[in-house]
Amino acid sequence: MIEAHALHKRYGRLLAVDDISFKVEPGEVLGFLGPNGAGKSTTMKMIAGFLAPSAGTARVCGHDVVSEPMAARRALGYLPEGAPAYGEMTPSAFLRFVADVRGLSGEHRRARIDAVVGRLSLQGVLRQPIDTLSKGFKRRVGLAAAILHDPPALVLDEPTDGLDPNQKHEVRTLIRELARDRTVLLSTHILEEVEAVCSRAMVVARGKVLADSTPAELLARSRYQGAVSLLAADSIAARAALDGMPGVSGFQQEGVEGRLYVFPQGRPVSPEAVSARLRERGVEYSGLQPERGRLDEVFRRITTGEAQP
Ligand SMILES: Nc1ncnc2c1ncn2[C@@H]1O[C@H](COP(=O)(O)OP(=O)(O)OP(=O)(O)O)[C@@H](O)[C@H]1O
Repeated sequence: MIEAHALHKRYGRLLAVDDISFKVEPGEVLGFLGPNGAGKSTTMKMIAGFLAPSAGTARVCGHDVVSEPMAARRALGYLPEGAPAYGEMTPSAFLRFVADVRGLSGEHRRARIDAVVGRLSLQGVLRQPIDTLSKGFKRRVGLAAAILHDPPALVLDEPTDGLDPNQKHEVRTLIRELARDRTVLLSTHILEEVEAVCSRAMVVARGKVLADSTPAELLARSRYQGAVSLLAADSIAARAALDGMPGVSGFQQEGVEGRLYVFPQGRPVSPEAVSARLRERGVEYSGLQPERGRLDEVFRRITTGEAQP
């Protein structure tokens, strides 16, 4: 379990983390979501014991990160932002070094190194200097180092940042696997990542928690959820046909193809009802589809303080 209670961090006059509290249970993946400078990395560094809180407490598996730092660090695997490693070392040497730092020895040390090399598919690059590896492999080496001592809790700072779509997919699959029997806190800017791997999302901005809910609950706050969109050659005619239809609150045309969004009033707009109405009025259309909501819009609204619907 990872717990933060009233965490604060001050850098001079800047309050970078302002009263953040949360609890992440085993099996949960909590996604820390927020714009640049929100205080995500600072919070993670305090949990990982790299920075002392200005006020408040953090615990990893029950161990206070300030008063029981060794026990807290033993229970935690930490992937810092950018997954820094010693670039001139090979993954093989780096993992042996981390194993020594973690106090692993003998057969257990060998078994753990073999286990993470296998799990992160590092066999092909073990003897290549880390500096010469692709970003994806560098990140895998960082993850291998983070899980080498088989910790029950993981803190991953932007684990997929800078990776190509295939590498992102691989790392997310791995995080989901790791999360089955662990507690995971990760930070990300990538909204699709929240849906792909997180069971819970916490939106932070200017050091404060602005939302804490499931990705589905966040999506439900989107004004696009329950809307219907379509392409009409004559969008003015389409709007005129749908104007005044029960359950429709408004329209918006977007994108290069000029897709028309029909927004709901209360219950979701029925695609069948829209389709029937357009046919009845002789308006041609294509690509009619229900909308599931947009996390980017919800994120923007929450973090910029725009009013909720
Ligand atoms: N060592 C430091 N000294 C002074 N200010 C700092 C220091 N580290 C971070 N900050 C400031 O604290 C604020 C929070 O930074 P932090 O790195 O925690 O944000 P973040 O949410 O992780 O951002 P990003 O998504 O860009 O990584 C920012 O305004 C940053 O400039």
